[in-house]
Amino acid sequence: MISTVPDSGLTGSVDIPEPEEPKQDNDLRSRWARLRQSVSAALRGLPRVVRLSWEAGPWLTTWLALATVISGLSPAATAYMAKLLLDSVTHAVLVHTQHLPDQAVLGPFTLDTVQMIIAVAVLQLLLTAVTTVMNTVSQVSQGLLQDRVSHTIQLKVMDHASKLDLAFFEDSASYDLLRQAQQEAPSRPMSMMNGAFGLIRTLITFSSMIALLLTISPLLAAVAVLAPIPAFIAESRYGLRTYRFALWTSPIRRRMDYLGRLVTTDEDAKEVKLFGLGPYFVDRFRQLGKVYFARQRKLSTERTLRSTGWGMLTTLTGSLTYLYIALEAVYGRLTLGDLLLFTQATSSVQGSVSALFSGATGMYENNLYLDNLYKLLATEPTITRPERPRELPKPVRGHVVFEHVSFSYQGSERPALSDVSFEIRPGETAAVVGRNGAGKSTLFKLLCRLYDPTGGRILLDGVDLRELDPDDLRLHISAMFQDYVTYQATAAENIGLGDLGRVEDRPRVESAAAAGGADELLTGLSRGYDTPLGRWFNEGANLSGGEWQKVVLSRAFMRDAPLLVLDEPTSALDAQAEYDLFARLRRLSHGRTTLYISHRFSTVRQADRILFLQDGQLVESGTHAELMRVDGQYAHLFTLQAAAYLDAPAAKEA
Ligand SMILES: Nc1ncnc2c1ncn2[C@@H]1O[C@H](COP(=O)(O)OP(=O)(O)OP(=O)(O)O)[C@@H](O)[C@H]1O
Repeated sequence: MISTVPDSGLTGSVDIPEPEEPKQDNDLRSRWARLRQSVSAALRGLPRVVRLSWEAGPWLTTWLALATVISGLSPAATAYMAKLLLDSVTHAVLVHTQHLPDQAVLGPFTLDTVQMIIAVAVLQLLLTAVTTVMNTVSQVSQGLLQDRVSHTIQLKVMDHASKLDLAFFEDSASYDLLRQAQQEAPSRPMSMMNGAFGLIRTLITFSSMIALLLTISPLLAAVAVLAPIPAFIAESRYGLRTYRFALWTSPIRRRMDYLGRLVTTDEDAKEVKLFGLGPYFVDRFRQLGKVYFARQRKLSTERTLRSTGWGMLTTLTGSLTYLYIALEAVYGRLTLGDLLLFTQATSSVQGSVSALFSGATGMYENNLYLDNLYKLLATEPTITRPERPRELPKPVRGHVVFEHVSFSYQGSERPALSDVSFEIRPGETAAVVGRNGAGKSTLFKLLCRLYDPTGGRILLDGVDLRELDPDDLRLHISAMFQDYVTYQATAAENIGLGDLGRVEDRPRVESAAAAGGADELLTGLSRGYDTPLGRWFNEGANLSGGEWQKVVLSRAFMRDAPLLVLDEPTSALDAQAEYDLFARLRRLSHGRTTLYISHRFSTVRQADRILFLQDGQLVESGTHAELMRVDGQYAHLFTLQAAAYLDAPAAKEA
């Protein structure tokens, strides 16, 4: 759907034009065709909900199905029992006033009239008892199943999402798909279960009632089906409009949610306070809310007025047919019981028609959700294990070769890397430098095989990365990304997660912390390595940006990987901590190939090899001394930074 909210909703008009009603014929036949369409779409959705429900709990589903069938049949059975009772009473009155033979027939049995009344009353009692029990069974199993279905869906989504490529998460359309599946998973199953089983129940009630009426009088059956037509017209018009309204307002609601988040979460609170944005955001929220509620009010008023009008018409039709039936009874063509049965049947059929509509509309909506869910589950990762993966020669030495590697992000015209070739020999330390957006992080992501190159190939110890099992490859790489994760967990866990198998190996965690420079910091915390970091689950410690970076660096040292990849590992560290880290890195990088990105030339110059990227191309490569001699881009940037410290003329020029 095209968003009608201009821009972000943070500025500009909040008054969104009403969505255009799609042109459609409103004669009865077109309505009927539309009804058939939405009912068949809803029916198509039923098996999927039932399948999910079966997966979540086969026994509960069986009980629910049984209860649904029985409670679907119960209105017809109850009406029939009421008719039987009334007819038996009328018959008994007749027998006693006119002294006729005291006999009545109930199925294969011949009883006297009082026995007959008692038998019917007992049957009625049994029926009510069964219906009550089944209603309870239905409610309980539905309640239990909802949570399980929700859990099953969440599990499916999480399991699948954990296997998808990074590209999937970075694509906004697919990300929306995932977010929707995730967000709606807790609430949607409830309406799916209610909708699906309610629809089945209504269908059973509707058909059993019609069948019952047919046995008495086909004419009555026809009248009962025709009487709710006005209600049908009103519902068919507004059911879908309500759905469209929900769709149309979703961009407004999303923006309202966003505004709500901006003023209620700790992440954004600092800036919002400093720039005094709170009242402004609250006001935008209020304005968007006003538009939303005005539209909603208009729709519901219109709907209520119209459906009351059509409802009156339905009542009138009902009263006229009732009068006709009453007269038929007076002339003895129908019994009093038939009259009662008809009254109950018409109101039940009418109720069923309305329920069918709302059920079909609800299912239509649920179907859209399910479509998205299944679309998400059908998304296949592209970076997968080859059929016959090659093994890396043991021991893995960390020899990295890029051969004419090019890469473009999906939907982006400009390549992020083009024709990049270089070699890093085992044990070497390489620094990747370049201006913002030059392609440095992209190069790292390709090396970790989070993406595949669009051209050329990347070799590790002579093997093309695409021939390896990605999981096996990643076991040999330890990395720290620019946007690293700060887990809501203890300090030890935050480090240990770098090597899941050894997360509880405390000596190992401590030596990784020493390598990352976090040991002193962590032993100083109130509960040492067991101090929770972050405040989601426990009262934990709040670390500064640089302190977090040390913890995350330590995580990268958990793994004894031959390849270490660090994307701006020192961006938040103070000068002393940075110096210490590189001193340690020289020690620690023995026998392991290290690649790091840095904008600080003081650290870059220490690397064995420097790769200078510009607009996705490798323009210079060599040692610091070599590149300074070349006096190219690297030398220019280096001098610029150095001059800034020394207050030399180059800084003034810049
Ligand atoms: N997920 C993405 N989807 C589309 N384009 C991207 C994506 N990530 C990066 N880019 C683009 O690719 C180019 C290279 O980005 P990259 O992150 O590799 O740069 P960088 O050299 O690491 O920059 P910085 O120094 O700012 O971290 C940039 O033009 C960027 O806009």
